[in-house]
Amino acid sequence: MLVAGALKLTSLCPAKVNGRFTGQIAAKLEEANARVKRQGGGRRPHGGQKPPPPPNNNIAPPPAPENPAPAPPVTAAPAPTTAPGPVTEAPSECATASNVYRSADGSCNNLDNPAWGASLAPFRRLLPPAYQYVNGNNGPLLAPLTLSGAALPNVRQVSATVHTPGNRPDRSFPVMVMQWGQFLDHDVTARTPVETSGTACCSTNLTESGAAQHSDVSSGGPCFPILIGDNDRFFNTLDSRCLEFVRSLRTLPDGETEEQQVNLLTAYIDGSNEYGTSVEETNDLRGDDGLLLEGNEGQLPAGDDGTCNLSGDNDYCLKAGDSRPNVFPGLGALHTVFLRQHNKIARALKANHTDWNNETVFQETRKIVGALIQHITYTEYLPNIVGTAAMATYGLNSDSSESYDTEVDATLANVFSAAAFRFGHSSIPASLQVDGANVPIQNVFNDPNLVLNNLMGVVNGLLRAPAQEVDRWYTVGMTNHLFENGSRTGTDIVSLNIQRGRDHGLRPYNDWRDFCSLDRIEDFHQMGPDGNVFQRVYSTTNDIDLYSGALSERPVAGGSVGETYACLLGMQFRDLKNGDRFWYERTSSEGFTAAQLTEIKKMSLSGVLCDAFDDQLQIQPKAINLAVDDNARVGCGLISRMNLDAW
Ligand code: HEM
Ligand SMILES: [Ca+2]
Repeated sequence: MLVAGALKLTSLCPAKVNGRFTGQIAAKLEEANARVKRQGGGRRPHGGQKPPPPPNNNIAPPPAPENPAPAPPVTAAPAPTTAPGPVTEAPSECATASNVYRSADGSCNNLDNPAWGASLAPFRRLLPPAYQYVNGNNGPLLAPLTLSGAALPNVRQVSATVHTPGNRPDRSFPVMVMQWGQFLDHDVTARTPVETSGTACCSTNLTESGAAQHSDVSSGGPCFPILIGDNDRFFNTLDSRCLEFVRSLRTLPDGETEEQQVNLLTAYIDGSNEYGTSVEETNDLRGDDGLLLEGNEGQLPAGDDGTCNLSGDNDYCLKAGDSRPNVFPGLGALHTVFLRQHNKIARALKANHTDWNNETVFQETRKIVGALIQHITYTEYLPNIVGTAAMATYGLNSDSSESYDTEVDATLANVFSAAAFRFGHSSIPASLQVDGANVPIQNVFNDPNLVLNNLMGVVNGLLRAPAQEVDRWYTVGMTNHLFENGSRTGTDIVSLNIQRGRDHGLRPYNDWRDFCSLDRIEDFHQMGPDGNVFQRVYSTTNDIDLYSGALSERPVAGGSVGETYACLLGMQFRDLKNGDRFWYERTSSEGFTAAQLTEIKKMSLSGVLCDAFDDQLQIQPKAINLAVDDNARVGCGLISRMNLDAW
């Protein structure tokens, strides 16, 4: 069913909502969408006052002094981030909130602030946005904040100059590290674009020369397409010289003066990618006896997200709790593996407790699966991403004491979704290894064929082939051929990411370094050998887009990302832990008994994978690391598992 005709996804956004949202969610989205349209795409800041006169070209004011930078990322933990402003919904809503199970949409996790981290909550701002107020609208950031005149460099030009093709296989991590990142990402964040009434943004034959911006940019409309220069080495033959881009939906949170983009998902790491983010969605995925519905045996059920392309006669499009399981086979594979984990646990619990009804079996299982995703994320994934120092600084290591703090708002930060957690796009390899063959990634986007027909081949490839290093180099599969369906019909993930940052008004790289108490980059040479390529596109270091600048930093010790992303990711994962009333290590009634927690901690991603394939794998114990040295592959018999008799 279409969402009351109000939200229609166009082009390439993976967060398809057609046919997905009903009831309250649809109504809220419709309201936000209608408001953006009514206001010509944006609402003035500061309670409807006209924005302050433009210091140069209508630019948003610099960070307000009341937003102090946190302490340095690796020396002292910044204070927990608490959301300003009033409580958005009456706490009485939470009168019946469970202290055993999470709600479907994440509401009432925080009993004082029920909307924190819930589906459809606006993202949080760690720094004020830098919109460009074109005609009073929250226009995207177009010009430097520090200089008058010149526009920011075209994002495709930044992509083609800075994020050139490169093949730098990682020496520590298999593709699984990338795949876990995307799976986790789809548990915590998805934005939605503004409706465009079905008209493609690139239909007006735009070129980069002259006053080249789509007319929506000054009128505050949804289109903000990416223009392609004549000298582009790949897309220069396109008629319209333009890549589709629709701005994200914005809403004005109660009591605030700046519009924010909206997160469709529950911020909490709660398995919403398996279970959906509303009761309706969850019910749609459920079967009898606490089970999740399967399509073919042991496979995800069928559902059309509107983007999937079928290549096999008996194939069907996959459905999961998040709308994007078809995007990449490795992702569909992890969704399937966790579907199997759910059903395996549910069957075991039902066998042990024949008196439990469907609801109890389902919720107990969901609770365990959410805990497994948290456990794998914090013990196996994050240390390899943010490094040992940030793990300690932000309190991300396993805890024996209670870390829950009702003052901590787990709602995702805008900068996390629109830039920082997109670092993973750099680790995507040029091809997916399946049964020894290398399949170019552009051949498998949006096609569930491999998931449905060779799940084990996909998983073995994720475990064995190296990921790419997180750095400024990209595979052309992502920068020229993303979602390609015919010659030169694809798009560029880097251009999308940088343009998205500007769409959301994210401040430039140096402001975020400041925020993280890191030195500003005053001179391109401070960026080491990479400084040259940045200098070719940016006139000053203060203009550098966060996405690009932070990606090219040297990785922190033991991690994959540089110091700026280690700070921004560390802070978010701290809040996702300390602000989650259902954090799996809690000793209160929201958590598990000591015996149950001991069992959960015996599990690992390799354990979940072994379960999914009836122990028919040769697998390294640490599935997110390559099988080298003390992590050599073993039979599943040697991989520890939990014992559900503790329930
Ligand atoms: C083959 C793998 C992947 C593909 C094809 C893919 C594709 C995309 C696309 C097309 C977008 C939307 C861009 C936009 O219009 O703003 C996106 C967003 C995003 N991606 Fe990926 N991605 C992949 C893997 C990853 C990985 C490994 C991570 C993290 C480790 C990641 C994190 C994100 C995040 C955080 C967003 C923003 C989500 C939102 O809030 O809407 N992605 N991705
Ligand atoms: Ca979630």
